[in-house]
Amino acid sequence: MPSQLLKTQSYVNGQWKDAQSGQEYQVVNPATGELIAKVADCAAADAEVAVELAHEAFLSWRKTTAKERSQIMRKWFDLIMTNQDELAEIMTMECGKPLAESKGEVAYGGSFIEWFGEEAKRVYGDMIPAPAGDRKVLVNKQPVGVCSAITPWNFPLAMITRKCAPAIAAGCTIVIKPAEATPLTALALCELAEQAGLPKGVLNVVTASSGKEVGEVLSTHPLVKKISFTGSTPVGKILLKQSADTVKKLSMELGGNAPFIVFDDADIDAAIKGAMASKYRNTGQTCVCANRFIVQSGIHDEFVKALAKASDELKLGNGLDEGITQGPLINKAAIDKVSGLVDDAKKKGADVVTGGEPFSSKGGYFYKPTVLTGIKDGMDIATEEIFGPVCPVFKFDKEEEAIAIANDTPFGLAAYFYSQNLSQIWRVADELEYGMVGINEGIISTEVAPFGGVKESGMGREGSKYGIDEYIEMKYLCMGGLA
Ligand SMILES: NC(=O)C1=CN([C@@H]2O[C@H](COP(=O)(O)OP(=O)(O)OC[C@H]3O[C@@H](n4cnc5c(N)ncnc54)[C@H](OP(=O)(O)O)[C@@H]3O)[C@@H](O)[C@H]2O)C=CC1
Ligand SMILES: O=C(O)CCCC(=O)O
Repeated sequence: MPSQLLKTQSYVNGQWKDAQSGQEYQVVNPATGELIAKVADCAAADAEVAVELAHEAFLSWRKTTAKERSQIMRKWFDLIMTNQDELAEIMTMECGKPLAESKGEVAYGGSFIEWFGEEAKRVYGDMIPAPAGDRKVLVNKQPVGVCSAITPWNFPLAMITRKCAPAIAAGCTIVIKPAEATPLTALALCELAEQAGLPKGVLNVVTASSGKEVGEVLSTHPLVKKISFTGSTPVGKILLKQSADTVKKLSMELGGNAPFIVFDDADIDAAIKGAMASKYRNTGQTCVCANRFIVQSGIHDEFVKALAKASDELKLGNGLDEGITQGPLINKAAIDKVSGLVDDAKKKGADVVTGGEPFSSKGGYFYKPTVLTGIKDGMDIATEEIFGPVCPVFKFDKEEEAIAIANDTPFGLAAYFYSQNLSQIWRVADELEYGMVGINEGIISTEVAPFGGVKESGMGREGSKYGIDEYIEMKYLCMGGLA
């Protein structure tokens, strides 16, 4: 186990702290079931202290110049990239993704710090033509204050930096509760922030074995002005309700149910490449993973055959081992959920083209890459977010049918389609009720583009030139009597 970055206490106000209760909880490797570390198991009182200290830090951090913040963030990004291998190893051990994917996530996560460090210098105000000659009308931009973030285990670094980088760049301070399963990457990030010179109290991480108690403080405390969450829609709805009494600003990046439509005239090799990348990234455990394959009848059989062949070529195992392309699912509950969805589909008439069952491995939570055909309404897998390596395939004849199936969900995060017909491309792109659409492309995530969903997939956008606005308040100044 790498040691320099391995921290097990919470990081609050620049100090490594045990939980006030002295409690710890265990972090295990999902590929082996082995204990990796014991970390501070914080509760409400720890979170309250963190928020208060983040508020104290805010009073001076908000007065720093954009250039000062930017320079620290640049150093932080550089340190992340210098420590890419060590961070990736920690990440793979706690969340299971193959080492190459973890290295990719370190670079992806780091890119938000680089990007928003640069964007800090471009938070321009505005001068508006006044409605009367004796007035000046201006817009000033100010940081919102103390922010909180609650993040998931599937991207233990990038989901944190996508929130804390714009917050810190804007002049806010932040208290983060990482997922129970993946606190170590979050804490390693704090160590590097400290090395980069980030002042105490600007970035705080409170670790806990249960989101509920700490989450309640982070979504109700009056000093917290903004909460940003990535995770399941049910928890997002709890946080929306809890934050209502103090009217916080909100960013919610919730569940998805991404359609992946393949039209008859698609380039099939490109569609398979995109399908594999989208579906099997992090073993199907992303909110933007293709969740439903919707394939036109003329190309259906050829697509299914090629998808099953490519799925069979994946190599399952411990993400630290050479050549592994599919890691484990995060825990036993995830295996049970995926097995339940596949078994329900089988019972209701779906055909298993490949996979269809867990992969037995000592101590690890593995599921075989699976392709199912004959998916119909009434099967749970037709409507639920799978979060696992399963490709359910629907067949359709007409374009309108594909769009109706794709939009028939309360979710609206990412959608994908493959077509070489330009008119069809514009038509379908317009009709899909999603915040992000991949057209002949299966991987759409980048720090330069606005990431986020519509409908019950959430609100707000992360990354891009728009992402920093979520951490800024506009103040309108009306200056009169100037004649
Ligand atoms: N949109 C996305 O990217 C994600 C979607 N999901 C979806 O959610 C399903 C369940 O995954 P799961 O990890 O349980 O997702 P959750 O939404 O439960 O967890 C996400 C984060 O929320 C915290 N949390 C949980 N309950 C509360 C609460 N009552 N108040 C405040 N914070 C809370 C968790 O803490 P803790 O870990 O300590 O419980 C974690 O930090 C997945 O199968 C998938 O479908 C999951 C993760 C990411
Ligand atoms: O699954 C998530 O929680 C976010 C998707 C990761 C990304 O592509 O940015």
